[in-house]
Amino acid sequence: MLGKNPHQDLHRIAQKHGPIMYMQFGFVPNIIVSSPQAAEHFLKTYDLVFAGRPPHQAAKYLSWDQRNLSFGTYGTYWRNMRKLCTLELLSSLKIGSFQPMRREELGLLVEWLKHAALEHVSVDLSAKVSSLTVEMSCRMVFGKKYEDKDIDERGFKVVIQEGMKLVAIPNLGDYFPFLGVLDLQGLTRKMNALSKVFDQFFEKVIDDHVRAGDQGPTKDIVDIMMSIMQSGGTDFQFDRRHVKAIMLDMLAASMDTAASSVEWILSELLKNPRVMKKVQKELVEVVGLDRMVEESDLESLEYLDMVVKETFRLHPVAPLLIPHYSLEDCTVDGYQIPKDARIIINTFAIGRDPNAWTDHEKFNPERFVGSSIDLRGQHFQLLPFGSGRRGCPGMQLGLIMVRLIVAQLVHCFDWKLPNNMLPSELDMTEEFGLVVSRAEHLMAEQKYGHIPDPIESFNLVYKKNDKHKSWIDDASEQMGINEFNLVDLDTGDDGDNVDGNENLGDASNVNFDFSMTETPSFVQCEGVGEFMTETPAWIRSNPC
Ligand code: HEM
Repeated sequence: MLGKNPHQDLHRIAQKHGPIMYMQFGFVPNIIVSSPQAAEHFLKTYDLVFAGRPPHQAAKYLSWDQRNLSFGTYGTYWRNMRKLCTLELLSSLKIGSFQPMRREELGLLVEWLKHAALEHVSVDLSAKVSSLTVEMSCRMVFGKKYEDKDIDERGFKVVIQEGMKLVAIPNLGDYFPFLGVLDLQGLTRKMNALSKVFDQFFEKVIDDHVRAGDQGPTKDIVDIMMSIMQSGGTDFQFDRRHVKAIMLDMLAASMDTAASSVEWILSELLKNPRVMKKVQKELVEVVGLDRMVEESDLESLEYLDMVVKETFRLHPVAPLLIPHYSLEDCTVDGYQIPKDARIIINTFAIGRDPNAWTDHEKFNPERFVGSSIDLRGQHFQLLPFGSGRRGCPGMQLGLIMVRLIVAQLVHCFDWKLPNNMLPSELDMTEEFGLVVSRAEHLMAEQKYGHIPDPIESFNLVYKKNDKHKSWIDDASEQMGINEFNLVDLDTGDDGDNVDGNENLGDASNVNFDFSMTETPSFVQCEGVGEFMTETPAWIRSNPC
């Protein structure tokens, strides 16, 4: 019943069986929640009842026996840890203190991309963005960059992603506890091996911090946790195991979620050049062209904000959140929910609920114009960070990282798909894990420093037959032209061009010099220096 992408399968099943479904997997009752109204019941009205996390094998092996925040069972320990993380590690002040580091790391990527642009090679954007978020997260958590080989020969990204997959894969041992010891899927063996990798590396990081002592005013997350541990000032036990569990929480939660979010936003921008141009136009207006984007600009980038929301609506990177767990029996909307049930909130389905969203399959950031819908957990039709007691405590940091990276990459470079690929050909297949990323890496070609003026409206004087209409529609979409007015002059060959081209630049309602062959193998809009081929497989922008 559930294949490689359970969030999509559950969405399909919910369309038939409704927004609150009961599914028994082995001995474990599962409640699948698939509409905004139902999500509000579980995450707001009865938030306290459903604030638990289910016990599961992965939590045991990969979170030092649920000592972290993400998988911690609801209770005094979790509440204290959550307070500590929110106040000490993820406060606005703390996040602000890492701002110069984020700027520096982003600057390094921009420099690298500038050089790559000169060589006209395609860039593996997925890999570059992922490395960037690894660097940012490592410096924030550990205070310095470690090399990939310091954790394992496979490197940070692969190791963290393996952990995310092991946590998300349905484990028979969780549903049939007596099968757990047999480890029929080999998951316990893998989790055991992985937990040793993490443990050894984090021990090394703690030792490095102990050796280095107090290094000055900017404290990384390990520094803060070490001083809490050494002060003995907590009401609860806090030793090296807790420090390691939180370290993994912070690292995994920040690098993979942010990288996948950026990957999906850039994918949608490449699929929708009109939107890309509008984002660039906003950046030119707010930031100008002679400096980098600063974090202080982000609040003024309203259209970018809409693009981020729209991408999260269609591609929530944690589509099933982290499973919640019922702490007691409860009746929700007439359904009896038993104690100890897993609660799966399907935000992928919620973002596609036709009762909540018109044209729900369409990527349309403009749907947020004049709308109060936000993504911070108050509006249950858009829940990329969850909501309530278990909602993401790193949301502010996550949003800064995501918006800053996207804004900077789109501000400095003009991007297009490689090898004349059409936007409609871009593969958007998902790869499931606790964090859903692209199955195929996102490849793109970039040009530095050219941000073409977006064209709001364009009068095309056109004299050929209707067959070309859809081709022109496609082309205008690719060029980011909002409105293409077709004016059929049918003037015949006026002999402007000996090679059969009609030069219509002198027609009164033409905005740009324009010529078209008799059978339009290409259209050249000289005014904007852009070219379209008959199958508009590529757009080549000349520097303005
Ligand atoms: C774009 C970036 C991010 C996204 C989309 C995201 C999304 C989420 C989601 C959906 C949850 C589960 C909520 C639930 O189960 O109800 C979550 C939990 C969590 N996130 Fe984030 N997150 C992001 C960034 C971060 C960052 C930067 C950090 C910290 C450095 C962080 C730390 C956590 C933690 C610790 C939890 C578990 C909270 C708990 O169980 O009490 N996240 N996040």
